[in-house]
Amino acid sequence: MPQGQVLEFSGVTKRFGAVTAVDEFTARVEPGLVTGFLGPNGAGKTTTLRILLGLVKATSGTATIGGLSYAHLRNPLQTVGSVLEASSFHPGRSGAAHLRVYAQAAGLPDSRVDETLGMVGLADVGGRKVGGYSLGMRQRLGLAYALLGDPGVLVLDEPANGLDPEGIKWMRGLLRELARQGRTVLVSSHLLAEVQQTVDSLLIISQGRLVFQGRLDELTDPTEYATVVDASDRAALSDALHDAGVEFELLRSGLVVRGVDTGLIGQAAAAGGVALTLLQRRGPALEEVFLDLVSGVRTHASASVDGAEDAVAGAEDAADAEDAVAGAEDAAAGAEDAADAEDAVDGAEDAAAAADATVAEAEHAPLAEAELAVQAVAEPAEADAADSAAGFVVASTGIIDIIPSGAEEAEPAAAVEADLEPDVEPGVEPGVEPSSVASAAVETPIGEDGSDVSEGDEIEAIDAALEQPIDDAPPADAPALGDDGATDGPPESDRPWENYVRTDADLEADRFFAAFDADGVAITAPPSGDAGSAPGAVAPATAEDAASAPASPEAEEGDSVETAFDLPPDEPEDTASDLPPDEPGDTASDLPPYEPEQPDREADDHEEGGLR
Ligand SMILES: Nc1ncnc2c1ncn2[C@@H]1O[C@H](COP(=O)(O)OP(=O)(O)OP(=O)(O)O)[C@@H](O)[C@H]1O
Repeated sequence: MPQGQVLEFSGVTKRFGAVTAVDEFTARVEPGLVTGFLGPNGAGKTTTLRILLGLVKATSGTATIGGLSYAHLRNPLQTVGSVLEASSFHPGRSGAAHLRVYAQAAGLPDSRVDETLGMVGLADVGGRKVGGYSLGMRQRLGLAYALLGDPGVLVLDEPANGLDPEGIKWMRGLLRELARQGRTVLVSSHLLAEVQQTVDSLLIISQGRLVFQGRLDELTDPTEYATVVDASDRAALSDALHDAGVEFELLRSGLVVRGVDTGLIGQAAAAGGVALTLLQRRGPALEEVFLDLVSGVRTHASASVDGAEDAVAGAEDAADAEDAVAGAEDAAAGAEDAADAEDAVDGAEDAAAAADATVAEAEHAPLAEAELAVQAVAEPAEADAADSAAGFVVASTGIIDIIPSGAEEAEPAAAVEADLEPDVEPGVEPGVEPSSVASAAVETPIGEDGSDVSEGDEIEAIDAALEQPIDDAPPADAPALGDDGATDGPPESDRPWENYVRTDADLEADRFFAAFDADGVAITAPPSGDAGSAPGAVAPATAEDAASAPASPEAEEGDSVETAFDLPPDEPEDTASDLPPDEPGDTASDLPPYEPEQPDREADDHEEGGLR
């Protein structure tokens, strides 16, 4: 069984120009637990996770997995599995082809593709193009990718997005089971209610800063609770509480006790032989506390430096306690285990039911897919990482990180990043939006039976697009740029994507996929100058080559040459109205029963058009 690893964030700060996305973030995540990573939209969760996964370079601070930065992991895909964005898959390739690419890149056997597809309930739709998947199905595919290398660490960014209630229940069971096996499970969400039933411990982030870390039950102060207790014989209950030295107020709803553990009140009543009609703990709802914390109305000691150290110690204790659960320390812990086991059983049953359902579906449903717009984004000429001795590391769902092999690349990039004004990077054509950087929308007609008219044509078209000259002219609707390349207007607009700093991971994802055909078979050598230069590099000649490849210390933290792009306004190239009418295969009944939602075509097109 793969071992979980401790994840450690130490003073992590990330600035994107004027925006501080992560601010001195220090926290520790223990194996054997499900840790929720909570914060409102824009709090910095994804950026923090991307830093952990080597996809974004921290401005300062460190993030490690088992004491190593991602760039130093020997076998990244077998150490940490991640799902960052369900939308990062190439719409024109099948789910299985995606996984095959990653399996090849990591030197994993092809059999893992079918195994993981089966684990997430996509066994019978693995051959379908991802463009025809619902959001929930893509979420499952992301999870299959994360599990591909059977890693000890799972980092999942909002994995419940797009899942229906049954899918969420299934996901909870899976996460609990993975933690029970001793793996480290870090799962982000912006909703406390979504993770409340799953997590053992919590990290809460707001405006880039840690505002809480600890167990769920530590979120509220016990003194804030009141217990309402009542019995048909109130006089006897009053006597019992008096005898136990418990003070109370008599209200119409019952006897109200403050600052005393609810269990002790029950014990006092039992000791006095009183049969209770009510024993209820009342206090601020967890969601209320969460909202107070993220809005700054409330602070928690665990977020101060000293408090953070205590919380780390607490998290370690929690992990130890988990290990010792078999020894049944107390009844409550035992009961929790039982509940977890039940969850896991539920999850397994769900998965089995789902597998049956997908078999049935495959038997009766014709394969139907809407027209796909396949975008091939060529690399900006001056940011051509292939010219440098660079390796590619499969880092997350559909995202390939580039790790330059030498300090020559790393140093200038870091220096430039530090010196530049907001969001201006070398090699960037100001105002050139990403899809206009030699991009081409290639329409892939789908045959009546749902098959591609020509997948070869599609690949050729992608290649042709890659050879097109870079269009220097900014699109008419691109936001105006100042001399420094920064957008005019306030940096903190309500359209944050306009200030999006495109990381080289974004660019390399497109380049990487262009090297494989629709079945995930390499059609050209992956665009790596030195495939063996980094651990986990794509297609090392042998597993030994990969294992012996030294990590480049200079390559640590991604060395990203982030590229400032101003994305175009919301104008997806394809809207739902541009698509042909849905064919029968796109109906909800075509999806597995645990995925009943209709695929959100318009949203998909937005995502695939590069909007975030
Ligand atoms: N590449 C980038 N370029 C510019 N700003 C960015 C970039 N990535 C993130 N940001 C900004 O950093 C802040 C934190 O964003 P992040 O995506 O990490 O938050 P989040 O907590 O994951 O939000 P959500 O729950 O909405 O996904 C936001 O203000 C966002 O606009």
